[in-house]
Amino acid sequence: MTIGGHGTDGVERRGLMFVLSSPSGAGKTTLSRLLIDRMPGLRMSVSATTRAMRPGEVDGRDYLFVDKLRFEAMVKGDELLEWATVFDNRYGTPRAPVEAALTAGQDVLFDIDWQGTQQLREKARADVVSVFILPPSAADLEKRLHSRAQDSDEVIRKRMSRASHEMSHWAEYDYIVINHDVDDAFAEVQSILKAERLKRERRIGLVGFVRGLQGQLQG
Ligand SMILES: Nc1ncnc2c1ncn2[C@@H]1O[C@H](COP(=O)(O)OP(=O)(O)OP(=O)(O)O)[C@@H](O)[C@H]1O
Ligand SMILES: Nc1nc2c(ncn2[C@@H]2O[C@H](COP(=O)(O)O)[C@@H](O)[C@H]2O)c(=O)[nH]1
Repeated sequence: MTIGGHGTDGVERRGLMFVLSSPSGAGKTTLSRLLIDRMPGLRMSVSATTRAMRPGEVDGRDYLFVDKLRFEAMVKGDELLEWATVFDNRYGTPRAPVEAALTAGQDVLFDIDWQGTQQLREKARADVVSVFILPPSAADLEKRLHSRAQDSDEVIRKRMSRASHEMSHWAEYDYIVINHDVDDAFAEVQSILKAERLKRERRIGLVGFVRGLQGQLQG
């Protein structure tokens, strides 16, 4: 599924699935937007959800907003790569755009919870790179949920009460980033992606490249 494009050095490389998870409000969306803006060759996976649209969200850009019937049909039709119920709503990753991006040689960025990450890992362990984002403190997390000003106090309470459970999955992730400062956290996440892109096992063109170099040395 993930055979694809070329790195900046022209060597063919397997595409990777770059996953960010965290308790709600720790900063996944913020970091994802920066990654998409600043890292060429990275495409955002736009999830389907049954939750209501927040002010400022755009259908098709932030999520595909669907009703429960449509979501069920997507599950039954095997249209989702993974899906889960989070905060009483359904969320899932449409399969086709992810496969198309990977086949075209792009990496794909996912903002999904621990349940979805487990499902992706079961399907394609070698191609999944997962990062868990932690807030610096519980007080900061709550402040961020309020400062986003998009959820009711009741929704924020629910998200805070689920934060500890979500965080209990931190040790399943490949990398942990503590989001004190957005620029620092972004630099760390960016470094992880850059290093993972250079991993030998993903760079399937290296054998041919090295053979070519050896040929030049012998010839
Ligand atoms: N390092 C930071 N310092 C201060 N505020 C931050 C930081 N990172 C993110 N924020 C702010 O915190 C709020 C929540 O961030 P964001 O929406 O990115 O979280 P999230 O993890 O995607 O949440 P959810 O899981 O609910 O979608 C936003 O208002 C964002 O601007
Ligand atoms: N397993 C999945 N989880 C997803 C997906 N899309 C988003 N999410 C997670 O849901 C919560 C809540 O998101 P919000 O936008 O309502 O704040 C958050 O943890 C997301 O990471 C998905 O496709 N699959």
